[in-house]
Amino acid sequence: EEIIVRRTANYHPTIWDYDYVQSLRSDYVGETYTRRLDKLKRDVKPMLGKVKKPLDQLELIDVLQRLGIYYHFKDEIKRILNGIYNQYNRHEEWQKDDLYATALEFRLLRQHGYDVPQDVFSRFKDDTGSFKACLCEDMKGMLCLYEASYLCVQGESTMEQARDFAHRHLGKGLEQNIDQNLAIEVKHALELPLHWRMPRLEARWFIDVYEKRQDMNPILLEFAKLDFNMVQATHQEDLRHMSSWWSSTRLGEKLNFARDRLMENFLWTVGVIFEPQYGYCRRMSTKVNTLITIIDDVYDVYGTMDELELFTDVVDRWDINAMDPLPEYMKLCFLALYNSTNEMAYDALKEHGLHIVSYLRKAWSDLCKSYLLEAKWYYSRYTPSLQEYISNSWISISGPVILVHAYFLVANPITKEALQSLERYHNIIRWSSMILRLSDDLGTSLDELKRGDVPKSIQCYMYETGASEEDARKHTSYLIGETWKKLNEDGAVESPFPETFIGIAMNLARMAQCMYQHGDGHGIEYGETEDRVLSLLVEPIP
Ligand SMILES: CC1(C)[C@@H]2CC[C@@]1(C)[C@@H](OP(=O)([O-])OP(=O)([O-])[O-])C2
Ligand SMILES: [Mg+2]
Ligand SMILES: [Mg+2]
Ligand SMILES: [Mg+2]
Repeated sequence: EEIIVRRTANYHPTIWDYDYVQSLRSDYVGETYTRRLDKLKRDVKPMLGKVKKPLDQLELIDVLQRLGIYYHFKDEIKRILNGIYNQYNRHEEWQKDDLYATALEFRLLRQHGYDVPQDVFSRFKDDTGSFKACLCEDMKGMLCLYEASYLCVQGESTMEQARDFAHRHLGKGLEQNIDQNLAIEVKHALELPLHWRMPRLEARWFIDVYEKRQDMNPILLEFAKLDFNMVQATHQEDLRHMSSWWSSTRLGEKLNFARDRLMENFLWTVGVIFEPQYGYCRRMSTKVNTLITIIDDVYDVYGTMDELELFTDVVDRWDINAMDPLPEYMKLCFLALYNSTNEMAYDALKEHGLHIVSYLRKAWSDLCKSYLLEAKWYYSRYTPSLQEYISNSWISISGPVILVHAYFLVANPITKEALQSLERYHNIIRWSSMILRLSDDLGTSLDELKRGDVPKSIQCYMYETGASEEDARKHTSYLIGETWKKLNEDGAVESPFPETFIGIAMNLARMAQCMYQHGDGHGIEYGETEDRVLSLLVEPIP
């Protein structure tokens, strides 16, 4: 009888027990609050019509976005930005020599898909082509230039110059005694630029910052706090539902070698799409993330090569009659995957008359094949080149599975050209998945290598170039920045996907950088992730 030695990952049991999750309740439900919110919304809406000066319009839009309440006013915001863009080529007096105004306009227009040129910043350079040194007196403008520089696409040297120039002077500015509130915002930006931040966490943080601003508008502040707390109540309801589902599968108990991370798998979905009306998407995406998490551990930690070959084949055939040869734990995995996926496909058929099983099963089959290749590399002690590793691992990080499902969970109507772009994994999916992969490797590869796993991007780069681990990590971070330029580019051009889906793809990349900002925020639940769960999902804003 062959002795099977299985690795263990020593994942700690979840710190969020079932009864605690089920006990989560919010006061911010019911008519009283809905009526109050509608009243405040009616007070805020005319503000958008009243501001006439472009800079005031841009500042109001920026505040609404950072407070997390822009989604109530999407049409008004689009109309205003359209108007500003149409004036764009007439060099208006209002932003001529004002770095802050020019950078704010550039960032907001680029963010909303308008192709404004980088050479709008040329007027801030001296005759040697460097940014004028006197600009560093204007810390507010410098901060705005820094944030704007992250909306760049490939080959924009002025934007790279702007980012480095602003980064240098913002760092120096922190050593001087600049305004305290501005210093807080500068530190926040230098830690992670706004364009890369997870929207919900940014809203929670900015509401506190906004409250301290001299020009704070009390109506906007009350609206933002109430909306945050009511959205939190919706998220708690989604979470309670998925916690019951997860408990009913008993997979956490039966596959105890795998990560039991329902809370984090739900947190990912809040990062990807927080608006209250997308509860079904969050709930189904939580199922998808949870199934990915345990199947990833089947391939990374527990399965033998023979078992993994079998499982990959059964998923590819998508046939419950092929299950018999699977070991017990894989039968559980496959049938849970099969039933959950077919149930989502049934919902799509019932609600939209769409037959999507083939798209979902292809995504899962591609994922398992990419897992199997990594297992082969691990068992044969093979270290691929960085390029060879990435060509497989942008799929094995599960980005395409997450995004293909998300498309069907939000897109309405679903179009033929979008289906074709899904099937061949459109660049939007590839770049978002690559940022997810590179961020995940930065956060998880140390522990993965300790317990035994395929060499990750850092190790592949070290092996290929002889670089130190520190340089390899810097290179990985550099690649994240370069991939964001591609994502900015493909996210802004005409694509077969609806805006909501583009936002989801970008937010998946942002959520990855958030989850791994301080290490393995998915595997290790205490510390930053615990604080984030409490501030987003448990504690209402007072
Ligand atoms: C949701 C996920 C991004 C996906 C499942 C759990 C993750 C956090 C990650 O887990 P990890 O083990 O780090 O993935 P990999 O490195 O084994 O591909 C892969
Ligand atoms: Mg893994
Ligand atoms: Mg893996
Ligand atoms: Mg990993």
